[in-house]
Amino acid sequence: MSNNKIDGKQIASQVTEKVQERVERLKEQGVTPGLAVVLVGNNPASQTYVNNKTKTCERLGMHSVMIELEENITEQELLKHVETLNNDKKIHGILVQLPLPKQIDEDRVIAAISPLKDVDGFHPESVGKMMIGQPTFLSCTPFGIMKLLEYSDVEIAGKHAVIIGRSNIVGKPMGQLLLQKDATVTYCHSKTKDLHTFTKQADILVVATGRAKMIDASFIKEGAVVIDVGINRDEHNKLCGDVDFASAQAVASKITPVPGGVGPMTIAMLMENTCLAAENTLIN
Ligand SMILES: Nc1nc(=O)c2c([nH]1)NC[C@@H]1CN(c3ccc(C(=O)N[C@@H](CCC(=O)O)C(=O)O)cc3)C=[N+]21
Repeated sequence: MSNNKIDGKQIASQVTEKVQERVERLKEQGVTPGLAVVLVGNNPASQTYVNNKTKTCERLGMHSVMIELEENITEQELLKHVETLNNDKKIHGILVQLPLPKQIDEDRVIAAISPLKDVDGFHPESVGKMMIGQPTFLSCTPFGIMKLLEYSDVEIAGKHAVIIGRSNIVGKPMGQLLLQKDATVTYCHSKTKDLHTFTKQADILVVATGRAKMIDASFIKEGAVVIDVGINRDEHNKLCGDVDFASAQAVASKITPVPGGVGPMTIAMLMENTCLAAENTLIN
């Protein structure tokens, strides 16, 4: 199979085109959706993602501000910045780039973001609403993967979805969103024994292990849909996923590449969430 690659970049641009129309309608009503991205320290990888986010904002006609803070900032100072953004009428969405330096309690910072501006969908209120199927901001990566599956005509109901990874920002919400679409969901993780037994049963396999090229064809059932959430650098310092693409592509019916798969969708959903946050200010 050669044309079984899911083009995340292509689908992301279809999503952002729709967002752009919504931005125009909002502007007609005097509201320009605004996103604030807070970046602590100077992790070069983080810087790239953050630049991508602000560039996309500008392209869609949205307002964006980037707040860059010193690596050694105190938690209290960071919380003050969050509070200022919570009260800023021009800002509809707040994203504090994770991970944060050790001296800062991430949970406390996430909880300090107004749930009305929680475009990452990481606030406990957003997570709780997502769990019980109430409308809320959905975590951008799992939300983006649901869109990828939808645009790629992947059937979910009754399928066995296996997720490798149980982080709060990817694995756990991913399972919930798939469950809401009537998948049978299995979570695997670093302590799972005999991982192959589970992955070989997957109709949809979502890989978020954080280990470069860990999942090859031997883990994959013939015809499975494979979604690679990983972002790693290989031995040549080239971007690669948690899936060994060349190996997996031969058995998968559909598969996302890295780059050009899940990453661009994450950004597209962040734009959609920011747009939604701005629309909500007109309704309430
Ligand atoms: N509060 C918070 N929210 C996040 O959403 C968040 C975060 N913290 N911390 C870091 C991760 C990572 N992340 C990515 C987003 C886009 C790409 C992306 O666009 N990737 C491109 C390639 C980019 C490149 O060339 O480096 C692609 O896969 O094609 C990657 C990674 C969001 N994250």
